[in-house]
Amino acid sequence: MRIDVVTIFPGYLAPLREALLGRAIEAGLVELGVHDLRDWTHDVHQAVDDSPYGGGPGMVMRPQVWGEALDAVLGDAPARLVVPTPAGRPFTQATAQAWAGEERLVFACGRYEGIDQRVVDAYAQRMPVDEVSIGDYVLVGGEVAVLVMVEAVVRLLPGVLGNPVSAQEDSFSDGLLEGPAYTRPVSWRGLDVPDVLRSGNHAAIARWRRDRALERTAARRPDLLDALPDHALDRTDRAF
Ligand SMILES: COc1cc(COC(=O)c2cn[nH]c2)cc(-c2cccnc2)c1
Repeated sequence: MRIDVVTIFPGYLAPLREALLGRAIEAGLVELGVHDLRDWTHDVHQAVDDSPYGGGPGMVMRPQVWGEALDAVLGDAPARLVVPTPAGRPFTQATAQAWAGEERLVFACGRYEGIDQRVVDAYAQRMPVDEVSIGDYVLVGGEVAVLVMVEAVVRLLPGVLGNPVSAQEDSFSDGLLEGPAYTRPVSWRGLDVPDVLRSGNHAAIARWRRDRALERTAARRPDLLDALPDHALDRTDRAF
């Protein structure tokens, strides 16, 4: 997979070259290109924004600069263009799974009040363009959202995670939140590991873990429970 990111703060994307993702890049599992939007400005001030038509607070990013940058970065190779924005469709594990199959992702990091809508509209005429949100809050720019999405996608690529099974058994893969996890010591600050986890009774352990996951999901994310298909919950599950 090739990933390109266009931003006015290339340094914000440096963490992508650290740790697990950095190793995936070194191993050639992922190619990463980070591009400074200002390289495509031609004025002495390197202006990337301008006042919004119709008035209102803040500034809007100029279409011409984005158009020259994206044309240069995209070239002729097909890609999916992703624009992180509070106004986007929710980015979920399903989105990450879907994008993990893409040959190429190009991320456009918006700042100010956003990017002139014609940039999305123009590129949507010739490629898939996704305006996506990583959550219901407003960031100053899309760079942090790109870090989140790239990590969620790249960890799913074959060869990136040490034990690939965990990508399948991810949180949300059965539609529930992960329950609590424990490791040694068996007693810590007066708190003990639940006996069932040390019982060796794998059926009981699986039941206990599912009960904890259902309990936590009902308490923290009832919306996920409501979204579960009927067949996903058996009779015992319905107690929650
Ligand atoms: C491309 O347009 C953008 C992008 C971003 C950065 O992304 C997020 O904030 C985000 C992404 N998922 N969740 C939040 C911020 C704005 C913005 C809008 C209004 C006021 N201030 C800033 C516009």
